Amino acid sequence: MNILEIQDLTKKFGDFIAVDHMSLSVAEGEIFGFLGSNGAGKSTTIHMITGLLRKNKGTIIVLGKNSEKSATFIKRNIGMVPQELAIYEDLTAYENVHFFAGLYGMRGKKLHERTVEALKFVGLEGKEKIYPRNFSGGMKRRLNIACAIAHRPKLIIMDEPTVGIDPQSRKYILDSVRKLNAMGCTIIYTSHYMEEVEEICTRIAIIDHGKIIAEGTKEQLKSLITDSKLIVVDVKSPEAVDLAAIQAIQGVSNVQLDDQTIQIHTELGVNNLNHLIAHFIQNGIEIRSLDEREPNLETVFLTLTGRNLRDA
Ligand SMILES: Nc1ncnc2c1ncn2[C@@H]1O[C@H](COP(=O)(O)OP(=O)(O)OP(=O)(O)O)[C@@H](O)[C@H]1O
Repeated sequence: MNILEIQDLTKKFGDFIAVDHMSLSVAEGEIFGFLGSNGAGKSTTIHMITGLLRKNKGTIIVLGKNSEKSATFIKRNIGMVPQELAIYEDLTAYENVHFFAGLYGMRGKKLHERTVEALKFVGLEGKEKIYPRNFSGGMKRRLNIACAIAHRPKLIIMDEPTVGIDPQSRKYILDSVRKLNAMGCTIIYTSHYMEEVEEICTRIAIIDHGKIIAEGTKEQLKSLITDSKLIVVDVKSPEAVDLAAIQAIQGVSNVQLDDQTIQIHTELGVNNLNHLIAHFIQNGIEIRSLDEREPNLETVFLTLTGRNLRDA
């Protein structure tokens, strides 16, 4: 069964098209990744799914129900972990989770049990009476997650849950996503960190300028660029690099300079390494290192858009 089906979804802010005729489906049991740079349209899409934003066009079906006809049902069955922390600083950790689970319709003993269970799940047992202002950034994020899962939703949507947190909390959150999934939750996970999307997601949609430009398992996405390889060159004097001249070398399909690192996409089967090296020597550019990279989601994004995921 599909937990989510989106058809032709469009959202405009004035003349600006933030989500552009997007269609996708997420099957039950998936950890589905939305990968895209800042401003790609991930949050806008999510806010339409959860009913926070009105769409201009298209259809959204969540758990078999149409978003226009069954808004309340959908809200109750989704757990939303928003990008901005949505916790109350003047409520304790317990009170926060209790409050949100109550909003989802839990009452009495069940509400208490689920609150305790959710706090335990995110590793905050023993911290029930503490106010979040005394928490680290990572603990606040984990509390944010507990607030979204206590009512045991079938679909959990996480919007960049690991931005700006320490590696230990990040690992904790990624492990929690896997555990929730193993317990039967379907997860939609948005991020602009390709490493974590690659690590945990069963399927990924790469979103750019409000459109899905590629979709599939990470293996399928990587197979899109098997006809190219990436050569990464670290140089001492990047100011002397002439990108247009490198681009003109036979087989080079794309070239990017990022600080002291040049990323050169080159067609497979064209042996232009000697030409590239000769170019650097002739222009007096010292090569610090030269490395041929396996395709990853970053290189897929770069190949499809001509831009880096981080600074797109
Ligand atoms: N209320 C709004 N009014 C006008 N423009 C908006 C509004 N909300 C979002 N946008 C614009 O729509 C585009 C998509 O934004 P969105 O927040 O969905 O991107 P995102 O992929 O989630 O990135 P981020 O990780 O930065 O949130 C951006 O260009 C943003 O500036």
